[in-house]
Amino acid sequence: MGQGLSTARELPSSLTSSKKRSALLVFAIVVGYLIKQRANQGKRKQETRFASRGATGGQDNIRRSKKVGVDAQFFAQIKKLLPICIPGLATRETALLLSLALVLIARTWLDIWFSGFNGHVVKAIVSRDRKEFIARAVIEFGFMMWPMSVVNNSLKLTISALALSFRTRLTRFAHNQYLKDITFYKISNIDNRIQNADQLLTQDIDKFSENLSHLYSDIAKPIVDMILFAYKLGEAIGREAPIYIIGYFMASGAILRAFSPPFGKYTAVEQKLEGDFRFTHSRIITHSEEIAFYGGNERELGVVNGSFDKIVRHVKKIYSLRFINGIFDSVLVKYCATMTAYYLLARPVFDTKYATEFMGKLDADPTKIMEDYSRNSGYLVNLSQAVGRLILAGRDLTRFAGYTSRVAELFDVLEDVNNGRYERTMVSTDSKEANVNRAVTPKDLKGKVITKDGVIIFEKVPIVTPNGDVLVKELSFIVETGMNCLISGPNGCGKSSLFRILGDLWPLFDGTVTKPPSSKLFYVPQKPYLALGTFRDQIIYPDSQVIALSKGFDDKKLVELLNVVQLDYLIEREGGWDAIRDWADVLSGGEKQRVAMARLFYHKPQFAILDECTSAVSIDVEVKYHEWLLRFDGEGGYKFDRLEDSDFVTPFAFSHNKTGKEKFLLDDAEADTEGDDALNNRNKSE
Ligand SMILES: Nc1ncnc2c1ncn2[C@@H]1O[C@H](COP(=O)(O)OP(=O)(O)OP(=O)(O)O)[C@@H](O)[C@H]1O
Repeated sequence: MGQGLSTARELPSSLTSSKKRSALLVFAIVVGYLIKQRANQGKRKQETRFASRGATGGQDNIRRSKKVGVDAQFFAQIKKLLPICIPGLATRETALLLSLALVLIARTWLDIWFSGFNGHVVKAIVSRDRKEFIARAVIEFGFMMWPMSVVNNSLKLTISALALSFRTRLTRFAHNQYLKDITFYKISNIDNRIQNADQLLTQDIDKFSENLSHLYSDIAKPIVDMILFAYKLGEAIGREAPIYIIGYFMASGAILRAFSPPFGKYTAVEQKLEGDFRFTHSRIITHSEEIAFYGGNERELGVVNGSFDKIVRHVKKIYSLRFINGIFDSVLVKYCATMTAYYLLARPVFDTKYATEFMGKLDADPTKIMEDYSRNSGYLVNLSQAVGRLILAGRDLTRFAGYTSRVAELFDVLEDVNNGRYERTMVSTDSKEANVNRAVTPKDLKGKVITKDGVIIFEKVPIVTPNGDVLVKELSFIVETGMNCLISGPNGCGKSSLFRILGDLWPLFDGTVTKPPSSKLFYVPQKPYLALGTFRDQIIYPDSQVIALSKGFDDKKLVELLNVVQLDYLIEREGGWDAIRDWADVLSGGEKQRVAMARLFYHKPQFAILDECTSAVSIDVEVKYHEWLLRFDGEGGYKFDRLEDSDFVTPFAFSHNKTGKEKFLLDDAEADTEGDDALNNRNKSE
């Protein structure tokens, strides 16, 4: 093996020994294989990212026609979001970013070491140098595998920790804004820029954080790698070699991009179809009882199968396109790239013109060629991996721009709504014109609110829906202490809307509303809200147990409230005050309304707004307790009068709770009388 080769030209003849030839072939195959691996890795990575986007991401893409890309708007959005993710220099996030930079440098250093190391091992094998082989493959590698494992796993850990930190910052920030006052209500009912705040708050923030944490390593590391390995490779096989290989990847990438079918769009359609399919199933679960009563299984079978067939047809189309595209992709990116790599690596060996200091100065030793060839293959593989990662990072950046735009929009809308500004499609006053998207700013809200105890006064208040539909032009009435008032009118005339304005849920466009502070008004809806938590939490909602105790409501006192609404049996049935259940499922419709009544008694508000909260109560019973009637005619007119025995439609009520003697309406007349008596007894005992 010690036989020297003086020139490169002599090399082919000197490599006639089959051993040497097969050794070179092995390494050529290794290069080809590694390049193929890179291409596969790239593809897998892309596919997993598509998959991890999940059904909702795709659905969302379809819904929004707005074009999102890496443009000035993207950078402006990033500029807004970054300070939330990294609020300062002395933060955990800065420390993590610095650690990540260090780990990335260590990783590159290890890659360079490994390429050289591989060359040494190859040389030891080809020259049958057992001592050298053991020194390299066992001792050196045995020592270096520890830092390699630590660095590789540190990289994963740091990126995950960074993603979690970003997510924590963004989620906390968004939660604070979203649950400030009644922003959560306004976002879904008043402003119509965001359709799915839940998905934005959970998945999109998560995906944005994950992508942001990867972006740094996905861009910075390949750039560093590209420069370093291009330099090393240039040194080894000629300066133009790395330019050729980078140029090749760029050109083939551009060709593929230009001719590939729009797989991104197809994936989005697929996710939308998957989402629709899932929805057909979740509807069956939600409405299982109704479907079973109607015997609607055959009909539902048609619906679920129809939805599934759409997925199958679409996916079949994608598979055939992928097959054809895959052939071109393999030829261009994998095999032609491998051929280019063979040529560039072997060029200094066969042609002295291209010989370099490290390759081609063939002063004899073929084992040296093996060593150099192996090391250079390592450089080339690293270089092509870096280029591949950069190309993928470019594609990821477009996807990242999508997440950025969604998260930025969420934050913009949260900020706007918190500042009293909202946007939505407005009903056009001109019937010929289409409805338009319009922003409503605090300047448009000319209404005035005066806080005063013991009275509710509406003075020339228009009842206007958030999209500008005027239900009543000017509403004026007074409900004072002791006046029980019933509100009636046809469906959709604005009865609940009046309460929404009274409760500050809807904007006050004009007029003056005088009312007690909102803590002294209590709204009891038809479908009472049942909170997550214990049975006690349902009665004292939204107070906590500590607050309830501070108000003098221990469990004994709460039992008294349950007695009033005849629900005391629930304590035993459900396993005590601390039992945690899915209360919306566990309680019957009537029990839920009684729980809401108990809640009303617990809060003892100045005014109670009962919005069909006793849907089973006969109208006769309600009439007994209300002396005033506010009646809407459904065409913008209304009448506010003492209640005669006149006809009315849906009962709503204001009730006043100053004396504690007014009647709260229960499920049936009997229950009402008993409940009322019990309440009066309670008041007496107080
Ligand atoms: N968030 C909203 N944005 C726009 N319009 C709304 C909104 N909520 C309700 N509306 C509209 O306002 C009108 C009045 O609704 P409201 O709920 O006040 O009716 P209602 O008188 O209580 O009817 P019902 O007796 O059927 O409960 C309806 O036409 C409804 O479609």
